[in-house]
Amino acid sequence: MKGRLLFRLYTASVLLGICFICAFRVSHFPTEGKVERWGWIGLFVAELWFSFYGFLTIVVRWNPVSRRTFKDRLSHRYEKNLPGVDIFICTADPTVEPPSLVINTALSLMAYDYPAEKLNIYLSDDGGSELTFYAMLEASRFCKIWLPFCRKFKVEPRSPAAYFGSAVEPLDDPLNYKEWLSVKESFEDMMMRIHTTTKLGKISKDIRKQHKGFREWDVVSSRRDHQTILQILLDGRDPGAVDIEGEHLPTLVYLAREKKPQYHHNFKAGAVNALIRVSSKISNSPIIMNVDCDMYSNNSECVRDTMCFFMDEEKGHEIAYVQYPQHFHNLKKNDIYASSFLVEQELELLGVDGNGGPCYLGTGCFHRRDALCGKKYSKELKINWKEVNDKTKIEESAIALEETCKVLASCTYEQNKKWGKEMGLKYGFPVEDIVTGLSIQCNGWRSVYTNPERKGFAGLGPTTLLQSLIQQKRWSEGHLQIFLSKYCPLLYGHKKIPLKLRLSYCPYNTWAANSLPTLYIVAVPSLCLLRGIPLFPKISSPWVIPFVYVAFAHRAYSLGEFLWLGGTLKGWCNLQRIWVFKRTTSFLFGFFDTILKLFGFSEQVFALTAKVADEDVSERYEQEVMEFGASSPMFSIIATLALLNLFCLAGSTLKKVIVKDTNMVEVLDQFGLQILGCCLLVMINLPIYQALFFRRDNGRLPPSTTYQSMIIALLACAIAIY
Ligand SMILES: O=c1ccn([C@@H]2O[C@H](COP(=O)(O)OP(=O)(O)O[C@H]3O[C@H](CO)[C@@H](O)[C@H](O)[C@H]3O)[C@@H](O)[C@H]2O)c(=O)[nH]1
Ligand SMILES: [Mn+2]
Repeated sequence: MKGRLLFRLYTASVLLGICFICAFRVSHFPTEGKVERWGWIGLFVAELWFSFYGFLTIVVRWNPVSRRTFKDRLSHRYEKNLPGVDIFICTADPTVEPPSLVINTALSLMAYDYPAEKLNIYLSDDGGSELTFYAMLEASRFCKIWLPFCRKFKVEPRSPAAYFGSAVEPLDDPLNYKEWLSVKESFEDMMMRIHTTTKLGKISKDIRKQHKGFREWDVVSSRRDHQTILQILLDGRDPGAVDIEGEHLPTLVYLAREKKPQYHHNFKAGAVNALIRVSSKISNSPIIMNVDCDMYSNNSECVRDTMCFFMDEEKGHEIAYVQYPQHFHNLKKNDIYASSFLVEQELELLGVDGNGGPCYLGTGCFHRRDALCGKKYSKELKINWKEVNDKTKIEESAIALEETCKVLASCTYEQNKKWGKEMGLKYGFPVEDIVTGLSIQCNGWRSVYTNPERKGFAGLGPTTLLQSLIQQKRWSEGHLQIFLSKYCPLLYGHKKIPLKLRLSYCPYNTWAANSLPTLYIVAVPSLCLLRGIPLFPKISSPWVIPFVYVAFAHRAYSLGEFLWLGGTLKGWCNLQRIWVFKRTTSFLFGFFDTILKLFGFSEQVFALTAKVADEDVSERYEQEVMEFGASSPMFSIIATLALLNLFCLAGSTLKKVIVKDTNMVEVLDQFGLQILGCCLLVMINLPIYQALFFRRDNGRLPPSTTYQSMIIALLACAIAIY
């Protein structure tokens, strides 16, 4: 409560400061010089944009809510009537997303603390790889010892790789220890077999004989051209599908939807939609959960937690989806690439929830099947949980289902149907999740964000600079596309969702638009410093106060917030650096690609985020050394801007020293803020100078980038001077 009051006071004071800044900009407009005038106008526009953007981020922070569940009450009332859950895992490439990673995710989900006969796990393999299929076959066997083991030892997290990677051996009880060790050994044996086949790149004859499914690959010509492959590896209805203790097993299904070069497959959205249809025939659970293949379940009670929302007697029937944060387990404490999205996950999404419901983040989300399939909210859709399990009984045998469902995952099935438009995940946007969530909300449904103490899911965030920038480009581009399409939250949500929720989408939707003002702010004031054009009030003038106050208060608030949410000081500094980098590269490219796409010049692609890295790359990440390694247009921009600021700072100092009759005090008075800004930028860019000139390892910036950026930066400085 106190925090909220303080926040509102801070907001009001900054607003006042901004008013003064505007007054200064208008009243001190330069009367002479074309360059001076345009420099001034540009800066004013950038400042106005950032003020507006700041307003949006305040809307997002205005009213955060956090939620708590009471699982014991749920079990007490509804244990017998818990609904089935269909869990979707998406994978797309066996090299970027190794099969061993995928099955650890699958195993963690199969081991949820939830009646196993009500869990159905589906894997969509857009890589159409028999290596992944083989790994799934191994998982379908290993789960028979893994699930009882999880129950007995109360394992957490239930991804075997994550668990054995950090667990302490239960040495106190010799009998238990023996059992523990034997499960660990079988797990390691299995991983070994999977690694060997993956490395080999093909399946041996012996393994081939183990399952009829491998025969499907006899006719597969490539991953872009093959028939539907659907295999039910475990059928939960089958009385024989039990673990070593005789307990039920969940259903486990492998699907590689049909691919033909002449049909667009719509990336992950297409994959999920195929799964929605196929699962409707096999298990048809009223609740659907989906995760990316790297996001294992980190909290075995998540499904129960979620049901507390869906089965709530008062409000449950209004809820379309329950979103968990995207937590990454591979990031270091200081998070040099700011991949963790700490503030977004721990604060902003709580605020969006308070404003009407969080966005759908594409992974770690539970959906009501009806809502995901495009149904509009109505009281009639209220589920009677006491009946739901009898209604969803399916009689067909597994073999028959495998045949009859194939057509649902074919390339032509969606022709002349509403899939991708009004049903399922939406097509055509690189952030299919956001636009889908928005349209569900606009159909009258509510959504909730829940962030239990023990994180629900844990995945892999990017651990190189380029990976992170490319991911950000896809996101910023996707968001801007939504903003410029008919789904623009401001218009599309009119009269459907509250204004504050529509506004809450905007800071993300307009990420890409930040690129131009940021580019201006990091380049122009420094160049003007070199040329001798003042853009800010004198240090001795009272007008300097609002500038200093707004800049200082804004950053101090941001730092305070970051530390309060559990970040480190170094982590915050890294965030500031990445903030500049991504706005001047990812967002810039995202911006222009969106414009090009608007005019039909550019095609949609989906660059997968790498989930494995070379050893020396990982080592540098551990040591918090920034990774470049290759040349990229993004790196060229970063290096050029870094050098530009260095040259401007050096050049203007030199100018003052050479021209003897300048009064140092007067110069500092006139240009104080510009010099300060330039110094800050140079400090932010220290790792860049290091990578350009001092490093010798493979992760440094290549010499070609060094030369290129030097020439451009020098040229810009020369133009500024003359
Ligand atoms: O043709 C495709 C491409 C991707 N995927 C899957 O999509 C998921 C996300 O891909 P990833 O490379 O990990 O991208 P991220 O940037 O980490 O993904 C984030 O951003 C995406 C939207 O851009 C969301 O869909 C994701 O849920 C969200 O985690 C992965 O499981 C992929 O296997 C497919 O199934 N088919
Ligand atoms: Mn990912």
